[in-house]
Parts: sequence; C-alpha cells; structure tokens
Amino acid sequence: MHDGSGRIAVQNLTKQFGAVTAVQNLSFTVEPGSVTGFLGPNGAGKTTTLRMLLGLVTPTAGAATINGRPHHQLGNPARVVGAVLENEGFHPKRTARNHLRVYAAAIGVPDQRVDEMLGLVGLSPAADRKAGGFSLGMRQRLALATALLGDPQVLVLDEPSNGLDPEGIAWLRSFLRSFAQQGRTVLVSSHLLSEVEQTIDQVVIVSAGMTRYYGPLDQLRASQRSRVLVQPADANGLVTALQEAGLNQVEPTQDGRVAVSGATVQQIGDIAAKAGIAVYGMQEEKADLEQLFFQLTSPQYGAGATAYPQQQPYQQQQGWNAPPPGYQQPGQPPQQPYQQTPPPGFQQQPGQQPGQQQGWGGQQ
Ligand SMILES: Nc1ncnc2c1ncn2[C@@H]1O[C@H](COP(=O)(O)OP(=O)(O)OP(=O)(O)O)[C@@H](O)[C@H]1O
Repeated sequence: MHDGSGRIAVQNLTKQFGAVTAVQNLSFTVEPGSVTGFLGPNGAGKTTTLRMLLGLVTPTAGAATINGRPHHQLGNPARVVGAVLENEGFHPKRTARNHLRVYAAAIGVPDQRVDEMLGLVGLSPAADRKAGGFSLGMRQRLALATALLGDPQVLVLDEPSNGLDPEGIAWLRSFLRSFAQQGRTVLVSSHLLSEVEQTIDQVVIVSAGMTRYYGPLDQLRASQRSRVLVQPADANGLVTALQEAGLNQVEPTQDGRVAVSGATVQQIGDIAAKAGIAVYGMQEEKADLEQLFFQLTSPQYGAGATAYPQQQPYQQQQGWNAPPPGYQQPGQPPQQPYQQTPPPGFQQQPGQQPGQQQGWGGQQ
C-alpha cells in the first residue's frame, strides 16, 4: 500500500503565472513521522506549492515529489497521499455518505471504510444530508474524511482549521499528532502560526514565494532569547555590578528597572546579593513567536506596507532579538539546512490506527 517512506521533497520549485512569480526556488523536505507547518501570509505561494505537489499545477521549474516520485507517477495516488485543499467542491445534491461511496469505489476501498471515516470526523449524524447544505466546518470534515479513505501514508492539508469550531480544532490537532506518530507524514499550511504551533515539529515559513525560515520549531523558539527585568533598590549600582560580573547585555529601563539578557534569574540574584543591592522583583520575558513570524514574513509587503503597520524591520524591534538560526535572507539559501532526523521526543506508536481514536467531537 505504502510504496516508500512517505517523504515529501520540494526542490528548487518555481511557478510563474504570467508576470506573477507565485513560488520562487522553494526547497524543503518533510520526513515521515513528523508534522510540518507550511506558513506564510495570504498570497505567499502556499496553495500553489501544495497544488504542484499534488499534480494539479505544473511547475515552471524544479520538482515536488512524494516517495521520490511526482504525483502522476504514484500509481494509485489516493493510497499514498490524502489532501484537503481550499474551496473543495462537493456535488451539492449528493449526501456525505454518497460522496464518500463514489470516491471509495473510484479508489478501490470497501464501503465499510466510508462509515468509519464519517464516524472519525464526527459526521455520522449528517451522513445522509446533502453536502450543499453543509457549513464550512462540515465541508472541511467531509474533505478530511475523503482524504483519509485510502488510508494514505501522507496527508497534505491546506488551511484545514478554516471554519472549524474549537472542539474541531482541538480534535484535528490531536489527530494529526497521532497520525504522524504512526510514522506517517503531515504537511499542513496556515497563515497563522498560533493555529498550528501546538501541532507541528518543523516549520517552513514563506513569503512572496520564497523561504524565510526552514527548520525545527524548537530552534525557532530557542532563538527567541529571554530577558529578565529586575526591580532593584539601586538601578545604577546593579548595572555596574552586573557589568563587572561580565554581563554585557544590561540596560536600565525607563521605569527604573534593569533589563538583563544572557543570564538566569538566579545568576542575577547572586550578583545583586554580593553587591549588597536589594532586589524587589524579577520578571522573565520571552519574545512572542507570532511577532517573529510577522517579522520574517513582512518583507512580502515591503517597507511601510500597511498589512502589519506596527511591524518594524526585524533587527530594529526589541534590540535583544537576533535572527533565528534558520533565517533566510531573501534570495539566499537557508542558513541552517533542514535536520532530517526526527525531533527530540519523537516517539513512534506502531499499530495505532487513525480509526481507533475517539471521533471528532465524539459523534460516533
Ligand atoms: N491560477 C493563477 N493565476 C494567476 N495567479 C495566480 C494563480 N494562482 C495563484 N496566483 C497568484 O500566486 C500568488 C500565490 O498565491 P497562492 O494562492 O499560492 O498563495 P497562498 O499562500 O496560498 O495564499 P492564501 O493564504 O491567501 O491562500 C498570489 O499572488 C496569487 O494571486
């Protein structure tokens, strides 16, 4: 059934629509057993990339493969890759069950799988309703059920949370994690990092058709250095003591506190105590990952663009930030190539099937 590893490889992929360069020299890989977030603002080229991977758009240059083959060479592709794309069309007069039965027959899976998938995505109560009357969230669930019919090795999802209620989003998160933990591959696009942050292991961030960051999400997180805000009895005295102790990222703030980077709360406390300076409070601050995402993708809109009016150029904002290790300058290759080993903590759970977990919203 699964004729290979389930590895997705995108290599120097480019797509030109007339004067518009939708995707420009994009390269990344997605390993089995992981969930990769494909992130970027509207118009960044995500859908075009996924459509090229699925054989729906012909690349101008480069290649996108699954198991080392382009989509049209996959044999029975529904058994290898399941996809949920934006604006999926269902026959409006066909019931959910009939839609799935037609699809099941086309790909050669038994009807029994139809009801299993309806249960899994929480659509059993609506199985005999016409898809034309479905809400956006219900259509997303039906699209996912369709994608899973062939028990694929790889799942490709374009903005799957659109229209889902909070319960549906939570279910989808845990479903995708467990799908990947079975050694399968998930590539999921979104324009919101916060939407997929809890689900993904690696991230490919694109804007204007180019990669801006590519690597493990943990690495992106770790690049967001924290700082400690200290409330001392004597701010100038503490600055001097910290500098004398070898800390050079120390600056007084306007409200009388001292901002320190590159030291732990304990180290700062010890230095203050040694210098005889009372400390009334310390607060650890982490830079916001979503803010970093905006900074990485804002070049799409150029300087002074109105899409993110509060954004400043990356390095100017909050002087204690530095570009993350995988940051890619426009037109340059990524600094940090993708790590092909599973992330720390990755645990495969063989034998667990998607159909074995609780259905979406518990509606079996
Ligand atoms: N068939 C097409 N003909 C002409 N231009 C296109 C076509 N498809 C996409 N584009 C353009 O390519 C660029 C990338 O579009 P794409 O839909 O891939 O972005 P996206 O990241 O998926 O955006 P969104 O988050 O809004 O769905 C956009 O400028 C878009 O207008």
